Parts: sequence; C-alpha cells; structure tokens
Amino acid sequence: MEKLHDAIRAMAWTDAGLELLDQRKLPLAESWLVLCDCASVARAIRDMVVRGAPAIGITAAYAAVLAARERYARQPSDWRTGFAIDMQNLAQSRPTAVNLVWAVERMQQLAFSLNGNPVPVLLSEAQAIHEQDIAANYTMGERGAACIDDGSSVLTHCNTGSLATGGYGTALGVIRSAWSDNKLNAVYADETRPWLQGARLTAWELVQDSIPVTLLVDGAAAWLMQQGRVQWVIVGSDRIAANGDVANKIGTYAAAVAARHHGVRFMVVAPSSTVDMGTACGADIPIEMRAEQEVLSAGGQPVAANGAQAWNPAFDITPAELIDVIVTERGIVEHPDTVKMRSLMV
Ligand SMILES: CSC[C@H]1O[C@H](OP(=O)(O)O)[C@H](O)[C@@H]1O
Repeated sequence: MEKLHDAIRAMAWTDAGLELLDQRKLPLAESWLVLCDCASVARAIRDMVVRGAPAIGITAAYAAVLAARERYARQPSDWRTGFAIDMQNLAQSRPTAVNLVWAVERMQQLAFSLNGNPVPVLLSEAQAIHEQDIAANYTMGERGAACIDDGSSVLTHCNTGSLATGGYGTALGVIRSAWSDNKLNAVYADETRPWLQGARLTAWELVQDSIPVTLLVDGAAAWLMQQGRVQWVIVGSDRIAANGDVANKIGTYAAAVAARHHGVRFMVVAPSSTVDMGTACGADIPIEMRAEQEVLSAGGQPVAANGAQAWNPAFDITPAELIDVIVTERGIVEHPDTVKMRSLMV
C-alpha cells in the first residue's frame, strides 16, 4: 500500500517567526498564527492553539529561539537574565505534559553554554528536536503496528496525530502504519469531550489520509468493547511515570478499565521525551484543571443550565497494571513496571 502522505504539520519555523496552525478552529477553518515572541507562544500553548504533549515540547523549543533572539537583540551583554524569565513563564503554560519542561530545560541548558549570539545554535537544536520527534513517530508506528494482528479493529482517544506531535503521530502514527500494512478492519475514535480533539482533529487527520474513521461519544466506548468490535485501544500520553502509570486525556482511565474487563488490549504510544523517571508514580503527576466553561458550553454555545457548575480535569491517570504495552522509539515494554521502564530509559 502506498505510503501515506505526511503533509499535516502543527507548527513551522520561518524567518518571520513561529507559525502555528490554530487547532481551535479545525476542522471548519485552517488558519495560521505567526508568533514572534516567547510570551505569545506561552499564551498559545495555554489557550490550546497548539496542543498535544510532543507538539507542545517542540513549540516550546522554537519559543526558546524567539526568546533568545529578542533578549540578545535587546541586551547582548546580559540576555540570559531575561531569557531565564521567559523560560520560566513558558514552562508554566501547561502543567501535565512533561515534554514542555523537558524541552525548556534542554534549550536553556544549551543556551547557557554558548558564547556570543546563541540564536543560530538554538535554532538548529529546536529543528533537531522537531526532526527527531518525527523520526521517533515513524519508528513507533512500525513497532506498534507489529503488535497488531491482521483483521483487527482499534479504538483511539483524543488526538495523537500530526497535530499533537512534530508529524505523523504517536498512537495515530501506529494506526497510520497498521492501516498502511493492511492490518486494520476499522478505526474508531472517541469524540473526546469537552474539547473534541477526536471529533475535530483525529477525524480530520484520518479523512485527509483517506483512512475510514467512525466517531463515537466517549460514553459508547465500553459498549463498543462489550460488543467485541475492537481488539485494541491505542492512546498517547502526556506523562509516563517511572512505574509505568500514564497521564493522558480525561476518559483514558475509563477506557482502560473497560478494556481490561472486556479482554481488549491496551497500548500506550509515546516518545521517550514523555517518560518522566523523576516522577515515581501517577499520583505524583500534576493534573491540569481547565475552565468550567469548556464543559458548560460547546461550540461557544451554552449546553448546561445557567447556574450549573462543572469539574474539568484535562487528564486522568491510568495505572500501569491496566496497560498491556507501552511503545516508545527506544523499545517496547509489556506489562510496565519501574524496573522495565528504567531498563528502557538507560
Ligand atoms: C501525542 S500525545 C497527545 C496527548 O495530548 C492530548 O492532550 P491535549 O489535547 O489537552 O494537549 C491528549 O492527552 C493526547 O493523548
């Protein structure tokens, strides 16, 4: 089967600045923002113009280039002080995806090792982070697809494709590769309330690739499994703790519980930049709480009675014992635990 085209990108560096595809407007409109300063990129991450753990990390790396360019132009003799402030603000834009802090620390450590104008070297580093992520996604796509038997149907949650990464995707990369290998009968996608990453982004990506996709409301996932209609649930992650516990979009834990109950296998796909060996277990992962309004409305229109309140955790924690396999570019871990995760990350 011909290799799927890989044209979708969430971000692109240009001399004018960092271009971000505004994912808040998809699938109805494809519009790009061109951001020229670090603070604007931090706001764009917070406001989910760009989202998805690896995409957030790559975007932060480019934001570090913008910060260095601005600070060095303003004060060549003492650009580091302002740069450090920019990096702190950037790192605080969203708390759960460890890729953000990983990228900020990697860029800041490099920046402070440089003499003279840091921008050219930092830009090369940011571009390397971007390219390495894409390469990792193709590797994970092949490795994950190899776990899937011919004739399988799969369910995915949220968006883990080119829009959530540097390109191709993590869990959606596995689905792309498995489809290219003629292994899949059907692909199901949870709409993923309240932000609708599945309905608005995953479905859009798969339609672009001419891969048939069937959307379902999140509450239908367990019934789909009870009907025996999927053999795998395949998801991404925003942070994997040292013991293999996984933080991912809200609704992932429910899917994992239902999958285990119904004998459906559960795969987590994430680059090693998502693994946080400094966090012992899932209980120690910060869970982002987002605005109540995201639950109380849809498409900008209220859907709840005026006066109702909402609880809006953006992520939940799936314990390692509910995960059959974690796929990274460094290797595959079956039935993850701390020992296995540590051996993967050495
Ligand atoms: C490729 S991992 C993407 C990961 O990020 C999503 O969260 P958000 O859309 O809020 O950034 C979701 O947890 C996905 O699994």
